[in-house]
Amino acid sequence: MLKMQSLSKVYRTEMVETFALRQFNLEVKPGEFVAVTGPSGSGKTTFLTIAGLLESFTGGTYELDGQDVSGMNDDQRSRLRNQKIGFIFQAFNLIPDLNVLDNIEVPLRYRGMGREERQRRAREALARVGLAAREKHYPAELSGGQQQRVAIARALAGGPKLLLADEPTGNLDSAMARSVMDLLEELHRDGATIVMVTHDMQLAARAQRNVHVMDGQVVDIAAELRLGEMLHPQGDVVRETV
Ligand SMILES: Nc1ncnc2c1ncn2[C@@H]1O[C@H](COP(=O)(O)OP(=O)(O)OP(=O)(O)O)[C@@H](O)[C@H]1O
Repeated sequence: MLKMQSLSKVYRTEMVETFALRQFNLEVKPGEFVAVTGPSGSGKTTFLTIAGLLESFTGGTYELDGQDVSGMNDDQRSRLRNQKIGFIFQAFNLIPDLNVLDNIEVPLRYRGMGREERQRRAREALARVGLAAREKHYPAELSGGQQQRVAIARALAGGPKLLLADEPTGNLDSAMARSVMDLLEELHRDGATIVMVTHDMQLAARAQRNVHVMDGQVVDIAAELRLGEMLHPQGDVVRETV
């Protein structure tokens, strides 16, 4: 579904060059639920914005659903993004002046879809997240957890191949965070491919696979721990006597 090979992203200013990603390799198969973790500044957001075709990259290759996106211009990337990707943001990003149903329809409008079809799809997605009774409500009339569910419905309405979530529970208290995670797990069980960036290791543990990013690269955290143990062994005395 998503395949990045030796991907790099360099931010250049007059004074400095920052390698936000370097030799970044990641493959996500259809139907996987992957959590991407890593310290602040390690490149998680950069990865997600490139994966979501919101930003270009400097080197390497990226295939989305079998299509090489390297040579695409902005228009081609936008079109592909609208067809294939559903975004879930930490801050929900709902439009306050639009009711729930209209919010969910927004990405469908960009596809030039007729009103009836848009409404049908939006209602279906809303039912999927358990909020069918709220279609006329405005975002401010909903709890944070409900707003995030609406945002998830908006991401689902276009029938995306890939769901990208950026700290989807970061603005929620723990009970609401759990219910949003329950929903993501349910979508995964129903076949959705999900990539979620998070600081929260407990949340990450609920995904099917964890990928750890450090200094712009995917690292094998288990191997790092083993190496750390070799370099700084605990219980030397016991080891020496063995
Ligand atoms: N627009 C930009 N211009 C210059 N440098 C940038 C830009 N965006 C990100 N960077 C740099 O790229 C590196 C990776 O940043 P990124 O935001 O991807 O990290 P992150 O892991 O998402 O961090 P956090 O968890 O704090 O959000 C950082 O060193 C950051 O300073």
